Amino acid sequence: MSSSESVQYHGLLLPPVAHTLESLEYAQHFSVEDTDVFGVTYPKSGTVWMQEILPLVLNGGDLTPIQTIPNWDRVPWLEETRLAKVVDRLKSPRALVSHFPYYLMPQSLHTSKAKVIYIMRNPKDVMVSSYYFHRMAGFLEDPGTFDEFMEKFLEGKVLFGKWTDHVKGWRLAKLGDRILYITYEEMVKDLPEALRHISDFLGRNLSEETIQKIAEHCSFKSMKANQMSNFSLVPKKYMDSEKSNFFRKGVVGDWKNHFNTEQLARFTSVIRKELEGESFSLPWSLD
Ligand SMILES: Nc1ncnc2c1ncn2[C@@H]1O[C@H](COP(=O)(O)OS(=O)(=O)O)[C@@H](OP(=O)(O)O)[C@H]1O
Repeated sequence: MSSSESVQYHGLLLPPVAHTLESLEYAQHFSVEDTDVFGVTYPKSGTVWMQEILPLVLNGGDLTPIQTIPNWDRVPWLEETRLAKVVDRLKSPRALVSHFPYYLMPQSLHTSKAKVIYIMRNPKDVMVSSYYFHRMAGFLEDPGTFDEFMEKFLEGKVLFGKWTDHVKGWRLAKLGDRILYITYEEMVKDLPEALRHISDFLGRNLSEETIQKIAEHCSFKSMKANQMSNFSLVPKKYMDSEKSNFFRKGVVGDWKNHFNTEQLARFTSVIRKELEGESFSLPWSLD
């Protein structure tokens, strides 16, 4: 397999590194504990941000593990090879992240009391972020032109499939009050408020001082400078920050700098059509 050839699993394209048939089977049979918390996203929607936030909310703002353990070991991806290596070191309550669609989540999630936070981001900003990620990640194929990448994105010929399928699956998930829906945009607008929301959902009663401390540590600026979160420990051949930084802009609406009128019209009409008749509405206008 060449380094940019994606792995295929249940019809989905997955990254060619850190994902193997073994790790994917391991994920599907993972034994979920009642106290587990999953941060789930379609890629480029705020996953690494949630990796930073979850342990701090769960442990009452103790920065110690955050300063010594890289994010991928601290809050591992459910579907990645790393999980099997670090699982015994994870302390309860465990925090994990995943890009899995709902239908691939382990069966034990459904019988447990574990909680899920699903983070959504405006798909236009998701696509822009993903476009730059494909340019900097040596293990991914070149995205081509913005137009070409947009077609692939809309057809779902990208990692983890169609954005609309991912969102539909998770928005219609039958997890009752065990799932919290939050948006990247809410987090950018008022991180302390989003943290209060997350902390209430997880049954934590954090002081205002702790909320402010977590917000400061999880700001774009702090995370971009933090070696345990900013992927600077990853060899350049995998992630080349000279081509584009993983912590690229961290803003809402960068799509306006990338989409022309025709692209916007096409993108909006495809996404709108695919979500037609669904029982949920999107938190942002697609226009
Ligand atoms: N703290 C904070 N504040 C604001 N924005 C943040 C933060 N942390 C990560 N990000 C931005 O999230 C984008 C990366 O998304 P993911 O972490 O989901 O990427 S991945 O799927 O795990 O590769 C990527 O977005 P873009 O800047 O638009 O490319 C990151 O910059």
